[in-house]
Amino acid sequence: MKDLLGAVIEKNRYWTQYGNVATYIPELSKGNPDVLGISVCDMMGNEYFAGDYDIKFTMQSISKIVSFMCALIDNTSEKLFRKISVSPTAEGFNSIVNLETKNAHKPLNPMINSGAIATVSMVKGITSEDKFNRIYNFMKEITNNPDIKVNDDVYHSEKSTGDRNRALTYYMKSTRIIDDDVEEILDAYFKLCSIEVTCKDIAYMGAMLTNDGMLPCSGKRVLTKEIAKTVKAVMATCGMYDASGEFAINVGLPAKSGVSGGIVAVSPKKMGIGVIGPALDQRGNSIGGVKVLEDLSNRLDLNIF
Ligand SMILES: NC(=O)CC[C@H](N)C(=O)O
Repeated sequence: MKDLLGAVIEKNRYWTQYGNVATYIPELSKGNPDVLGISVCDMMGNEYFAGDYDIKFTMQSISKIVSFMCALIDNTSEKLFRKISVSPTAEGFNSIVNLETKNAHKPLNPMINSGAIATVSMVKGITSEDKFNRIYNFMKEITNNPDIKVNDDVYHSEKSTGDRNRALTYYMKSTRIIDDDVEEILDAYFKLCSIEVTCKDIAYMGAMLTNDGMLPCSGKRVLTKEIAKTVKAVMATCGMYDASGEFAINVGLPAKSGVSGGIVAVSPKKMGIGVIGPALDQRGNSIGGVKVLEDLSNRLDLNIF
């Protein structure tokens, strides 16, 4: 497996030159576009890696699946889906127009910014800080890494430039999708996006989903099978934003990307996969990371469709 991963990284590294690092969060523009790495964790907890697998990056939108898990644990799905839909989007991850025109002002799904901010607001906790801590602690458990921390530079960079997210959140407050104080709930959201991980951490999280909600190695159940199924279904249909359809054809795995270039993918009953490649395509997905997943999926016949 290690040799295979090495070959996949080397074969696809040239793709990184065709993408660009995100710049709308100024701190992310410091990312190295040449980086490409992968880590795989199987259901027994065995790990394999290649390339720049030990580079740290911020979770960004990958945190959205963790917030979604917590919101599903803390609420009945009926209650949650009264506020947030699970419809795929044809717009970008920070689209404003969908909120006003679609689904009675509900965010389209929990994998885009509006839906994720509403998801954080549905997590148990009196204050936004409680909600952040609840999700952060769960994240530590499902990455098997108690040392993951907020990258303060990225957090401050997001907070000082996140006016589009403010616009989305004020709109959702006006339509009673959220009741929280706007700045406070955004603070929790920005911090969650700024938690630093490696491919290894997200591959472990993917392996937990592969394992239907049980941690690899210990077998401890952290999600019901039903919740794990819901999370994977929403990842498969919405996790790569408006590129989810193409990704389903070319890779065929439930996955979630983030704008710092990470992607977590789940190969049912086989493995969790974490990739990093900060150079992004037009839709905000890692250009090299998607190619690596496509190549791996082809070589190991992982496409679930
Ligand atoms: N696509 C992403 O990763 C977006 C997350 C980013 N923190 C934002 O809110 O814009």
